[in-house]
Amino acid sequence: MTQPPLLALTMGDPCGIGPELSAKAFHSPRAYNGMRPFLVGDEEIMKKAVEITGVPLTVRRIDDVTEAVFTPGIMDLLPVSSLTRDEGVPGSPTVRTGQAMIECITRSVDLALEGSCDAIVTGPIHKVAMKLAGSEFHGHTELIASRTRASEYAMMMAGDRLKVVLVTIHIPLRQVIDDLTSPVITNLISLTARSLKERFGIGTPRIAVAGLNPHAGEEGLFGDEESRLIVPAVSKARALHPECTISDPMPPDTVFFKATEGHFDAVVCMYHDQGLIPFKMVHFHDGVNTTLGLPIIRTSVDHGTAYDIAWQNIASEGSLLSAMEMAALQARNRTAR
Ligand SMILES: NC(=O)C1=CN([C@@H]2O[C@H](COP(=O)(O)OP(=O)(O)OC[C@H]3O[C@@H](n4cnc5c(N)ncnc54)[C@H](O)[C@@H]3O)[C@@H](O)[C@H]2O)C=CC1
Ligand SMILES: NCC(=O)COP(=O)(O)O
Repeated sequence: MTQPPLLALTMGDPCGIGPELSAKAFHSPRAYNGMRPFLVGDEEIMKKAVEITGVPLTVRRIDDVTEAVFTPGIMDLLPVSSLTRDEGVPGSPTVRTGQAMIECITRSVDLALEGSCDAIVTGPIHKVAMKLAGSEFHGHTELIASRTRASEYAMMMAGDRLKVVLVTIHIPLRQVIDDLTSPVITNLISLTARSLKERFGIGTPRIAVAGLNPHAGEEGLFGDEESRLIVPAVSKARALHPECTISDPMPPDTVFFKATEGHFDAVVCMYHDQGLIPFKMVHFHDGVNTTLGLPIIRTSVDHGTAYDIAWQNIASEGSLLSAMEMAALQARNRTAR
């Protein structure tokens, strides 16, 4: 790769903090340090976001990525919708704002698939707004996996100190145990191993696998999912990846602490909040959500739309900047292979 990676950022839900975070991120000196970002979004919404943040930024409309100038002080914007500046009311999504945010995602995915950008970085969207706009998908992960025809994919939340990968994602807690099977866990560990090598440049990954039950079942006293499902899954994953260190199911109350101390490169978690609670305790302001297993590179903020503080210019752009930097890193690692 001779040029810095080309990143398509999506503005996110116009009723949330995405537009103002994009404006602040484009203004940051980090934005053009080793990457070339442009925004896929709505022109009027982004002009309003620049106004309310007060950043000295010109929104420059482009009709094709080749027209982007990637210059500090300028936000190259590929428009995909025609909202008015009165739309995007904090916390009040409409069919039109929902459709606009979905169009940003599908357009940027298509650009990545056709090779017009190296990675996409998605701004936060609200799942109720997705539904309101008629989408069959809960969030980015499922929508992007479908559009890229990825058969095996996973949500990783990544930071310098802790990376967690989720076996199950957005399902009711009572469904988790039904969905956990040995093959599903093996595949997830295997995808984690491959991704740590290919996307993060870790040659010999050390993967911790969290148990499901208190104390990882305590030899069957508190549940048998560890011995019945997770131990056999770990054995198969070890056979597939002899280059990796893969732990037995570990007590969930201590595995994250050990990972933050540097003993593991990633923790495989059985359900959403098992991984996201410790992750956000450590990385709320600089954590990144990235989807493993896609044919394209996709990162995102680790937080949501924050409707409660949207359009007030108080939200932190730290996670978005980290997501941009991690997208660029993954793009460089992929090219280096
Ligand atoms: N990457 C994405 O698109 C993500 C989307 N979501 C979705 O976002 C919607 C809202 O989710 P919530 O559970 O309310 O979580 P949230 O992250 O939007 O908000 C939780 C709390 O954190 C605060 N917060 C969030 N981001 C912040 C920032 N950058 N700076 C300062 N404070 C911040 C909010 O003000 C709120 O008090 C849901 O539909 C959820 O599924 C959630 C996580 C990631
Ligand atoms: N908990 C993370 C989250 O909800 C983000 O989902 P997605 O939009 O990245 O699929």
